[in-house]
Amino acid sequence: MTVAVLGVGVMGEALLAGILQGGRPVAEVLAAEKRPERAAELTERYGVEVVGNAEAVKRADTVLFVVKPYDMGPLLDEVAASARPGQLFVSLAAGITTSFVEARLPGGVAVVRVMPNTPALIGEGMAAVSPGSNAGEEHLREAEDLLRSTGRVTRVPEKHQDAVTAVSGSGPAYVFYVVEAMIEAGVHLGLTRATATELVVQTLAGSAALLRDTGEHPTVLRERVTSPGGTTAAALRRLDDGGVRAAFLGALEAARDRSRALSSGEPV
Ligand SMILES: NC(=O)C1=CN([C@@H]2O[C@H](COP(=O)(O)OP(=O)(O)OC[C@H]3O[C@@H](n4cnc5c(N)ncnc54)[C@H](OP(=O)(O)O)[C@@H]3O)[C@@H](O)[C@H]2O)C=CC1
Ligand SMILES: O=C(O)[C@@H]1CCC=N1
Repeated sequence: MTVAVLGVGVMGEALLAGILQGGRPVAEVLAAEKRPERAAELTERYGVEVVGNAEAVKRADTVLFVVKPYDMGPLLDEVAASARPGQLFVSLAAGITTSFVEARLPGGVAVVRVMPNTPALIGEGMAAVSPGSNAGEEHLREAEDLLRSTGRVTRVPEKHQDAVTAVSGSGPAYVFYVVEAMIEAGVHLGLTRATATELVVQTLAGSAALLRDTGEHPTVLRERVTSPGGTTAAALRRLDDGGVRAAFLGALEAARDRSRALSSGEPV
């Protein structure tokens, strides 16, 4: 079973590394990249064979598409003649629907859509998979097995993929944004940047572990921090005054809408 990764940027490299660390022999993995210097770097780093897109598709049983949404149309047009019935094509491109992919391929190619996120780089990713019209249980399992080497995987109906993109696909960026804001606030209060960074990063890591390991609802965990008339209540009141909760709702709606718009495959 040969797997090919087409487009080895941020997400493609996370997947490639995860697949290899998950124990798949490097002889059963191919990569395709546009720039020769990037191809050489990947071979040196992972020992993986880097070939052209069409050759990768000819030789692979499963093909992972990890290029930008607007590169999907041209790439599918480039490789369609090399595709054959029985193959599995997995798209990780935000907004690109399984019907967009299926319409550009010969019949009999199974398509699965995935929304991953960047913690996949350290095996802590969250990915959601959805089947296209020709994809069966075996295709979903194959996609899930590949993604599981980079973290957790869940199944969602494809109509929810734009919401998934808004929540977990883009989600790490919102968390880093909050981290940046808290560090800046700590510096404003007189802490050194190094101390503020250490305090915030460990507070984030500890809180995330508490959420996951206890399985407690975030409201319960927040209430445990919030003493009556205390410091946390004073801070949370200011966040509510600032409309932070409503801003998150608006932000995720904007991400969902952008994901929907990307399905046209048009550049920005
Ligand atoms: N980054 C993220 O957090 C997430 C990204 N995604 C999705 O993953 C996909 C990739 O994103 P990301 O990894 O961030 O983007 P990158 O730009 O880092 O990676 C895309 C890679 O594809 C290469 N590429 C472009 N066109 C071709 C082609 N025709 N043939 C072969 N390789 C090609 C690019 O090469 P070059 O640089 O030379 O152009 C680049 O290395 C996107 O569709 C995105 O929506 C999904 C969830 C999260
Ligand atoms: O910002 C983006 O479009 C991609 C998809 C999800 C995360 N990054």
